[in-house]
Amino acid sequence: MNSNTKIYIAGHRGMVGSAIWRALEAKGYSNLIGKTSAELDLRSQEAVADFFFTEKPDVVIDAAARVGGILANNNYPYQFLMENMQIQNNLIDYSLKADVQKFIFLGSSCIYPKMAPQPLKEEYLLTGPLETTNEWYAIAKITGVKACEAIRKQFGKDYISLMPTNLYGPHDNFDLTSSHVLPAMIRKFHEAKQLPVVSDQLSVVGDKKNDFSEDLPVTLWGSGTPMREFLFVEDLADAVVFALENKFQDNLYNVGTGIDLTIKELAELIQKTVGHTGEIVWDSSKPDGTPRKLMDVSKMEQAGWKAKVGLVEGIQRTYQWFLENQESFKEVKI
Ligand SMILES: NC(=O)c1ccc[n+]([C@@H]2O[C@H](COP(=O)([O-])OP(=O)(O)OC[C@H]3O[C@@H](n4cnc5c(N)ncnc54)[C@H](OP(=O)(O)O)[C@@H]3O)[C@@H](O)[C@H]2O)c1
Ligand SMILES: C[C@@H]1O[C@H](OP(=O)(O)OP(=O)(O)OC[C@H]2O[C@@H](n3cnc4c(=O)[nH]c(N)nc43)[C@H](O)[C@@H]2O)[C@@H](O)[C@H](O)[C@@H]1O
Repeated sequence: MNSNTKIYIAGHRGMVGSAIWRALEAKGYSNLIGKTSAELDLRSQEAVADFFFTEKPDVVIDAAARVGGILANNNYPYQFLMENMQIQNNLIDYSLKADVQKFIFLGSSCIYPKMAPQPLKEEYLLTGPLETTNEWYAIAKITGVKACEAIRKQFGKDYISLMPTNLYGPHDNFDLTSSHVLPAMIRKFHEAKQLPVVSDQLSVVGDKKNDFSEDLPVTLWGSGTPMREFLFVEDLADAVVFALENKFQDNLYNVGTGIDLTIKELAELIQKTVGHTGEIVWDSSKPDGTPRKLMDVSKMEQAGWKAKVGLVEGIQRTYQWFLENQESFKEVKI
């Protein structure tokens, strides 16, 4: 691996792909390739074949997928199963056919059984039934993990799978129906804060209205009792670069912080960061999903990598990014 290694980052404009691109550039890699979905639809086997035989990358990092939160996964099972299998299978198969030396596949912690012991170890894969709200996406990701494992076994190629926990950070998806919980909470609490009110009835003292009313209530999904682990996306990008520059002994590695909290605790942390003062309403008609999916991150730690950015700092940096990009933040419509 050197600065001229030709690295194709599939999904290079996404939250994860763009973070990986920034991390690689910062480390001096100058031969990076990216294609938007309009330029190269990875669901098309013919287009992917043509791309690989033309570009012949040395390394492929797969950060392209149809991605969404619990509601999107639950409402669009076919797309989350089929499109993700098409994308990853084309990338993996044509990487093999074009003799790509290293392939890094990104899965998700939802590949593990719903009621597996916590924290989740890599060997728990396929030992029990999946969470129903995202089993479609999980089955697609599991086939990607197994395809890379088969290539390691049969062809001896350095194809590995990283299983990140829930990710968040700059360039996240802030669409309130398709996003994950953390960006959704940032936007909901921010938009519920009452703007300074200037009218003949009210005078504005500083930047706060002085009618002493609270901010608007915020409605969140489920019960607030499930637990989730959150990894700042720049930490994940750092883990991907680490995996690129090191030869791992195995095919599957969890990537996370090893720390989780309840959705209610997350809401209170984000409410405080955003400065919202008002009621939180829990909409029990929305699904809770997996009760917990804390990852055992000891395998990556033994390989030499550990997360650095804590949740409080990560949320502050994400909110700052949201404030600076309110005009252009991404809303991925499913
Ligand atoms: N976000 C999380 O919490 C999380 C957690 C664990 C794992 N992951 C994994 O991390 C990876 C990236 O996730 P993300 O959060 O960065 O998602 P994202 O922001 O939605 O980015 C997804 C990327 O995939 C590309 N893409 C989607 N369909 C495509 C198609 N048919 N052809 C070509 N490109 C296509 C998009 O390209 P365009 O922008 O050009 O349309 C986009 O850049 C995925 O593999 C996901 O499973 C994410
Ligand atoms: C990493 C991703 O994890 C995903 O599961 P998962 O963490 O439940 O996905 P999230 O959508 O992040 O939901 C996490 C928890 O937050 C609750 N929640 C509360 N308020 C909200 C809200 O306003 N928006 C959202 N989105 N959730 C909210 C939600 O009910 C669930 O219990 C999988 O569906 C994906 O496929 C992927 O694996």
